Parts: sequence; C-alpha cells; structure tokens
Amino acid sequence: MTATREAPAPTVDPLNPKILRWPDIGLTLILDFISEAEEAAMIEAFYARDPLTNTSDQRNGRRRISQHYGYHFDYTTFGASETHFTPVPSYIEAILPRLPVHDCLPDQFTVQYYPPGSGIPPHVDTHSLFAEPLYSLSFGSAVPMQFRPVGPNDARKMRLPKRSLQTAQAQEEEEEEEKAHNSRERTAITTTTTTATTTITTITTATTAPAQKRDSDDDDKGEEQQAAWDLLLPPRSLLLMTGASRYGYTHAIRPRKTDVAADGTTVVPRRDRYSVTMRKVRRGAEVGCACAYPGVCDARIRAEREAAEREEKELAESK
Ligand SMILES: O=C(O)CCC(=O)C(=O)O
Ligand SMILES: [Fe+2]
Repeated sequence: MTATREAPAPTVDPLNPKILRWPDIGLTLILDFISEAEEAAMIEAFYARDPLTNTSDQRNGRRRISQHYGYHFDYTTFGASETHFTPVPSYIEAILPRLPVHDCLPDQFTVQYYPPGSGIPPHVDTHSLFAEPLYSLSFGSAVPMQFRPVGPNDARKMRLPKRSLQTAQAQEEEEEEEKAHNSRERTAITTTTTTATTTITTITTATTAPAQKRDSDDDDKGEEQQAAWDLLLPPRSLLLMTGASRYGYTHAIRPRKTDVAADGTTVVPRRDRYSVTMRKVRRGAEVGCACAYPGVCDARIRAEREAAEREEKELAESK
C-alpha cells in the first residue's frame, strides 16, 4: 500500500480558528460546523429512512448507502429534473443559511453512510453538471479523505472510447475483492453513476493478472499517487471544495477498516461515518464548464468528441 502524505499545513482564519483554508487550491474545512445535537438528529433521521434491518449484513458487506434529496439528475435531458424532486429534510434546510457561499446554495443532497471498510473511489465530481462549490458535511466519526492532483494519466483514461458504466458501490466491491485476492493494481478511469441522481467521474482501480508485465499505467499511477495526501475530516466538520480542489483534484475515501493516525504508528479503527454531499445542479444554458483542467473536464471531452464526429462525417460526405 502506498504511504500517503498528510495534508499540507492550512492557513488558519485569524478571526476564527475553526476555519482552515488551503487557499491555493480553494479548499476550506470548517470545524464544529454543526452541534452534537444536530449530528445526533441527522443520524437518527438517516436510520428513520433506512432502518438497515439487516445491519450485520450491511456491516459485513461494508457497503456505502446513499439517500438522495432535492432535484434529481435526469439522464434523458442531461440536466436537473424539474419533476423528480425529493423534499429536502428540515435538518438539511436548517444548515443552508449557514453555508459560506450564499449566492450559490445547493439544491441537491446526498446523505451517505459509510460502515467501516467502505469508501468512495477517487473521482472528480462532474464539472459541467454541478456549480463550482461542492460541500461535504461529515458526521458520526472522522475519516481521512484522499486528495490527488489530476495527471496526464487521468486525462488519457477519460478519453478511452469504451467507458464502463457501473455503480461506485460495485467498484468498491471490486476493489475489495481485488485486495482480497492480493493482486497488483493498475488504474483505469470510468464514468460512473453513483445512482440515477448524480454523476461522478471515477478513477478506479482495476486488477491486472499477477503475472502481467508492469505497464505504463502502473508507472503513471505511482507518479500521480505520490502527490496524494490525506485530510482528516472530523465529525461535524464542513468541507468546501472550489477552484483546483473541485476541478483539478480527485477525492476519495479508501475502503479500509483502519487508518494510521498522524503519528504514523497508531492504528485507528474506523467507525460508522456519515456525510451529506451538497451541490447545486446547473440548468439549461448553465450546463458546461470553463475550468483550467480541460484534461478531466467532461464538457471539454464532450466538445472534443463532437468535433471529431463532425470531422469524420464531413470527411465521409466529401468522399
Ligand atoms: O462522503 C464524502 O465526504 C464525499 C462524498 C463524495 O465525494 C461524493 O458524493 O461525490
Ligand atoms: Fe465527490
């Protein structure tokens, strides 16, 4: 397993020591964003909707479970559905006025439960479909989130003609299985739907046969992986991703049952962790992206593809 560096030192807000910033990449972490009472209410609300009657199975299966609120994503129009809307629970509504970016309030919410051993594969939340600020509110227990600047390998893989569509959960299971088989890994990027309501572009791991020769993928992965670092997300903290951290970094939660503490030796068992991902869905003419990371920008990749198709058609017609 590749050792991961700790997050670079943040800038602490001079007026509020609970606000930590990484201004060069647009990342902010606000500690104690919600109270313990709010946290308890959120956990209760999660189980009220998903009683997990088969809890031991869930735990053994180490499956992430998602609940969706607000506007759903419509794959037929490639935009927000105006008809498919799940009312937003009051415990989420209550925190909206407290969010730091007032002119772009989220309207799509994913509550996720991560039993120990579960995670979310490295991904860049789709650029064109969600507005810039992405929020993740953590509750239940702390977990390290792994950030990694995207590299040429990510861009190359995102342009592979064949993309497999599978759920992030299925990928996680695959990852787990791969680990269990103790095989070597190589990277592959697929476009992934977490559910019918959100899209994330995922950089996932796939297995090569143990006997297979090392290829450039492995080398690329090694290089890119070297730049990865872990940011511990304490319970009740709010993470805000904008700029580079939103458009030009992957983020992931490794599917592990334990983590190594900052001292480098203490093994910390994972506990139940929950999060609320909050995004604003782009609509109509707002769908698109002009970020500084065309390599991993779905809007640019789509435009490239359309241009290539046009060219091909023109060529065929001129024959
Ligand atoms: O659980 C989290 O904190 C992050 C989830 C996430 O990255 C996503 O839903 O896109
Ligand atoms: Fe994400």
